Parts: sequence; C-alpha cells; structure tokens
Amino acid sequence: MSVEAEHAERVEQTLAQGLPALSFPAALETHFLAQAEGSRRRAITEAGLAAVMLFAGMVVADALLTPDTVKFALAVRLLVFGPVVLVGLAVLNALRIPWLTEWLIVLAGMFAVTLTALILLQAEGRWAVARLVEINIIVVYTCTLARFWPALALGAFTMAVQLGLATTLPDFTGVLAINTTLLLGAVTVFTLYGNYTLERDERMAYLLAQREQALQDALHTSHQQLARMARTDALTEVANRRHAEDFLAQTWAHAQQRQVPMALVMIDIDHFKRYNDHHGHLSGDRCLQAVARALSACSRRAGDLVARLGGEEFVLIMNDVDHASALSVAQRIQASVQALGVPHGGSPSVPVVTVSVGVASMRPRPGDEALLLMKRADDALYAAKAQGRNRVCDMGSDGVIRCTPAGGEGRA
Ligand SMILES: Nc1nc2c(ncn2[C@@H]2O[C@H](COP(=O)(O)OP(=O)(O)OP(=O)(O)O)[C@@H](O)[C@H]2O)c(=O)[nH]1
Repeated sequence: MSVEAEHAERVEQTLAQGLPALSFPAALETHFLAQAEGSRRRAITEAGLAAVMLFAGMVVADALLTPDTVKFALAVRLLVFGPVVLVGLAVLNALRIPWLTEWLIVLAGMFAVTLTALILLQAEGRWAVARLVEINIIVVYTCTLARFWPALALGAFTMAVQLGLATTLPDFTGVLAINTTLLLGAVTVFTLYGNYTLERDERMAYLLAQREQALQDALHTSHQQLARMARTDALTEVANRRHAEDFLAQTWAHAQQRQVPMALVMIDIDHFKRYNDHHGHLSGDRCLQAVARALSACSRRAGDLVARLGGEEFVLIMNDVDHASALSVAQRIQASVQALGVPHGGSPSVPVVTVSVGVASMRPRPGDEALLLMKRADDALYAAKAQGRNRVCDMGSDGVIRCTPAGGEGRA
C-alpha cells in the first residue's frame, strides 16, 4: 500500500472512532503537529513576547497593592521570567519540535504561576490574598494557546499551588479562601472546556481536510489514468490512432509556423495475415507488442511519437527533422524488426517477421495540409510493399520514390 493510501486509511479509521481522547495514532499525530508547526510557532512566539511584557507590567499591581514586594517582584519579572521565556522562545524556534513547543507553553505558564506565588509570599499586607486572582489571568492566557492535555496539567499544577498558598498565606482563610479557590476551579474548568472543544474542532477540521485532499488526489490520479488510457493503444501500449492524429496536427502547425521540416514514417508488418493464420492470433498479438517495442526503441528523440494506427500498421511522427535523418531512422526500424528474429512460419520470403516502411518529409508551406504528408508516406509504403516488402521506400520533396531493400544495399 502506498504512503498516501496508508495515510488516507488512518484518517478514515480515526474519523470512524471519533476523538474522545483528543489524540491520533502516532503517525497521524506527527503529521497533524508538523503541518501546523510553522503557524503555531509564530503565534506562540508572538504570544510569548506579549506574555513577557504583560508579566513585567504586573509590577503596577505590585506597586499599588503590595508595595513591600516591588523590589523583589521587579527583579523576578524582569530578570528571571523575561530572560527565561526569551530563551525558551529561542529554543523552540531553533529546535522546531512540535510536541516540545506544546509543553514549553505550559511550562512558561507554570513558571509564571510559581513566580506570582513567590511574590505573594513576600507580601505582608492583606492585599496579597486579593492578588490571587492574577493566577486566574495566567491560566486563561496560557490556555488560549496551549493544547488540551498540557493545559490540563497547568490547571492541576495551578490548583496545587493555590492549595499550597492556602496553607501558607496568613490571611488566606474562611470564606475568602473558599471563594478564591472556587473561582480558580471554575475558571480552570471553563477554560479547559473551551480548550477541549477548540482542539477537538481543530482536529476534526484537520481530518476532514485530509479526507478531502485524499479524494482530490484520487480523482486527479484517475483523471490522469483515463487521459492516458484514452491516448494509448491497449495492446501495444504505444499511442493510439486518435493521439497520433492530434499529435500530427500539432506538429504540422508547429512546423508550418516555424518553417522547419517534419517527417512521417509508416510501418506495416509483412504478411501478417499469414502470421496469424500460421501461429495463431495470440502469437500475433505478442508479435505486435514486440514490433511496437522495437519501434519505440528506435525513436529516441523526446519530441517523436510512435503510434499504432490499427491492425499491423504503425507510424512514427518526427518533429523538426531533415529527410536524411528520418530515412536513417526508418532504416534502423526495418533492420531492428528483422533483427528481433521473430519466426514467421507463414512467410513466403524471409523466415522471420519483417516490416515494410514508407518515409516522407516536408517543410509545410502556408496552405499545405498534413494529409499531403500522410499520402506521400502512404505512397512510399505502398511502393515498399509492391517492390517485395522488407524494405524502406521514401518520397522526398521532389515527389520521387526511392527504395532501399533489406540490408540497405543500393537504392532504386
Ligand atoms: N493478432 C492480431 N492480428 C491483427 C490485429 N489487428 C489486425 N490483425 C490482423 O492483421 C492482418 C492484416 O492483414 P493484411 O491487411 O491483409 O496485411 P498483411 O497480411 O500483413 O499483408 P501485407 O501488409 O501486404 O504484407 C489481418 O489478418 C488482421 O486480422 C490484432 O490486434 N491482433
């Protein structure tokens, strides 16, 4: 199974199973994280820089509510949190490891919660307790960025810190303690719920996009296959008649426009009816395939086209070629087919399969039609048959047909 097909199958299986645990099979998870890596890294870098400024800006609250902590808070905010987050951002931009990036986000959140708790522990006034709401801001801010499972870890960590503070801060008692803890609990639960649904929707959108892509790829591939089949002869796998006609029209127009010569080489297997009668139709098919392969091997230029016109008749259309070169290719074709040595038990002349070849070339003038070139090549082929087969006859621009018998010994 191809890599694309395996991927498409995993997508379908995951869609069928649903996403209760917000995770994909390993290979799909890697692809999911990797395809969003660039945009996510940029968003996280921007949010990280904003977080450094926000956390530093909270020194205003330090100054207003717990002035005794300002010096310590300023040092923590500017000399500890800022540099550490900046180093973290540099690391995630350098390593570009998606899962690490996801966890670095919440590590930064946990770090901010811990530093805030340390600042509050320095405060002596009653306002330290009131400032616990700042932890909620950190949770919400971090969870808007983080994926669900790391965000859940942050929620649990923050609740543990809150409970730790509950037992440490002097005024953190009674209704106030219950109220702030419940507030943090509610904020965490709602934030995580939003976080869960957002990630679930993001993952579902990814799966549906992957399915859509797989369908489009399959459609594109089958279009290409159909287009190829429509142009190809099923038995010999060279171009078919329709493709040959289109190609000839294009090559003709090109030659007419640029005033360059082009050539047609018509090839017909000799005594093929007798071959079929003697060796059977199936062997006849194999013979056609062998001849088609030999023709393809003789036409080495990318711009040439070998096609089966029907029955045992083939054509080679040659683009931008002079008469002498076309003739030499035609002679190579005749010699190559004979050299295949395919036994022809029904042949009255040579005991192997041979071909007769007609060549014509022209530099099309305005107003000329491609049919003229076909007629000339056909006439040359007819002459090759008439003169005993297994030979190449060509008609030059002067309209005179000259023939080269097998082996190329002399032209008549
Ligand atoms: N095996 C096979 N035979 C085919 C196919 N298409 C056409 N033929 C046969 O090719 C033979 C062509 O015979 P003719 O047109 O009389 O030509 P020929 O026997 O080669 O005689 P010359 O061309 O004069 O040498 C016929 O018997 C067709 O049945 C094919 O796809 N497979």
